[in-house]
Amino acid sequence: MLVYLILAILLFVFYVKWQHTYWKRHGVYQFDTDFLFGDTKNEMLGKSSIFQAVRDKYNQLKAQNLKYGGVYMLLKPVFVPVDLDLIKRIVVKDFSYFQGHIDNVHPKDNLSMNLFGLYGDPWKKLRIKLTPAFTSGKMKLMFDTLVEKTKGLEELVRSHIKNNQPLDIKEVIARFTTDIIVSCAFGLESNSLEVAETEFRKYGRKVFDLKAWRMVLLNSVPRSLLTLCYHLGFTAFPRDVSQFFNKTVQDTIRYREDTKLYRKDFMQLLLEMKNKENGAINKITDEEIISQCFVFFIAGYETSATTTTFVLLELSQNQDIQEKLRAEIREVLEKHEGAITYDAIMEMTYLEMVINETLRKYPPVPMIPRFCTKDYHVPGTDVTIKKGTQVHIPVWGLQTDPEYFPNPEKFNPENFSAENKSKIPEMVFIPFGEGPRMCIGLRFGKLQSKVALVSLLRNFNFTLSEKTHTPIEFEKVSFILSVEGDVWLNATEI
Ligand code: HEM
Repeated sequence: MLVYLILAILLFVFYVKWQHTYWKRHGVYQFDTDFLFGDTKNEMLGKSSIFQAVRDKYNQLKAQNLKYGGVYMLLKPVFVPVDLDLIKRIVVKDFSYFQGHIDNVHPKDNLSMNLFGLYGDPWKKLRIKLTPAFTSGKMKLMFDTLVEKTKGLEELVRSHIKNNQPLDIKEVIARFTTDIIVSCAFGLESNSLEVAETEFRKYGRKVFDLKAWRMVLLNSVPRSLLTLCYHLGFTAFPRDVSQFFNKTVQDTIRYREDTKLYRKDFMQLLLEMKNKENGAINKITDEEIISQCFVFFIAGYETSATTTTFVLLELSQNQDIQEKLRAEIREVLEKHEGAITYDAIMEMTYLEMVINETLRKYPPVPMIPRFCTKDYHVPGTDVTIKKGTQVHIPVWGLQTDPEYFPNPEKFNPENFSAENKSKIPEMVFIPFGEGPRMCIGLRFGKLQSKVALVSLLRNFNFTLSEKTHTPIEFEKVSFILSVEGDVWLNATEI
């Protein structure tokens, strides 16, 4: 018995060591690995952020003048491109070889079958159906809802000022974007700005309160093992989260159909697609509506909230930039009789620069996953990226590379002045991705942040509270880049 056990252990050790030579065997540079953990020991143990690991690897590859390299998430080989031309090939020119984000969707878990998770034909068909819901015309249609929510946002800030308390701005903004996304995607009122602990806040937080084991399972185990897990009842998100979103959307569909209620929101657009005649190219099913509402929620509220939080954090520490932005906001609003309108927001060029600089320094999606759907020969090399291989586009590394931004840690909106922006090489600034899979919610995401900032900065001045832990650290286990812990700011009415 003991002999078999020793043999099994030896075999396992041999397999792990052999698997960690995958990139070497395929002619791709790799780093020294830790047994079992590969390149992500600290990340898997929850000691450091996986995003930081990919950024570090980008820097190390770049320092050696390499165009790409290979890393391991546990035993899973991940290809990391550094060269801008190669990145452009992967996400744009040779997109047909890299159609997926990540290979972890499964029909047994309907929430996973969303636009972000699907690939190949099902993704293409769905993307065509959903694109019309995100045009600038549709954004204008929903704009009033965004502005309506600023009243609650301002009231919440005022209540803190009245009580002489600093604000946890991360939480305040998350409540604002939750109210917006719930109203626009689900056609419901979540009232998160008025009531601190609503169902949507509770489950929204739960989606992002990712446990390390779930992250490992979704990102690091082979597809065959993951499929087995789905058959054994595993779901990408906690079961109660899945039940909540399924029931909420189903109830909403039924209510809207029974009452024939019309609202200017994504749900209305989805219901109109559902009611297309059979065989219509953009007809959509109830199941598809549920998974898409879910992805709009998770992709839409936290990304914008984290962006707005980082803007306010930086402005609190850079009063000159805050003043300059406030001056622009006031000047433009004055021309529009004090009203926050879509056109007024579009006129605010400095606001756009501040948001871009924030997305550069703190990209909410610091590495974009791409998954090889067909063997790909890397041009000019003997290397083939095999079908099924995970690729990580190192967004954060690119956007903080001193070659492209000479003083990358300095918060400098001038990086995005008309003159400087035109000098940024293609594929360097890609917070929303690029190519056919580029973020579908780009306009909506930016709009949410802009409306929040205009409403806040025209009324209040923000400074950093001593309660905020500085220098800030980033969440270790998370889908997106966000500050670890609370972000406390002092607000004063002006
Ligand atoms: C600041 C805000 C946001 C950022 C930084 C962001 C970033 C991203 C990135 C990097 C991707 C992957 C792109 C690629 O693979 O090339 C993505 C995809 C996606 N985003 Fe966003 N996003 C934001 C807001 C939103 C909003 C508001 C929504 C919806 C209401 C949304 C919905 C989606 C969806 C559905 C996808 C998958 C698209 C596809 O695979 O076809 N995002 N986003």
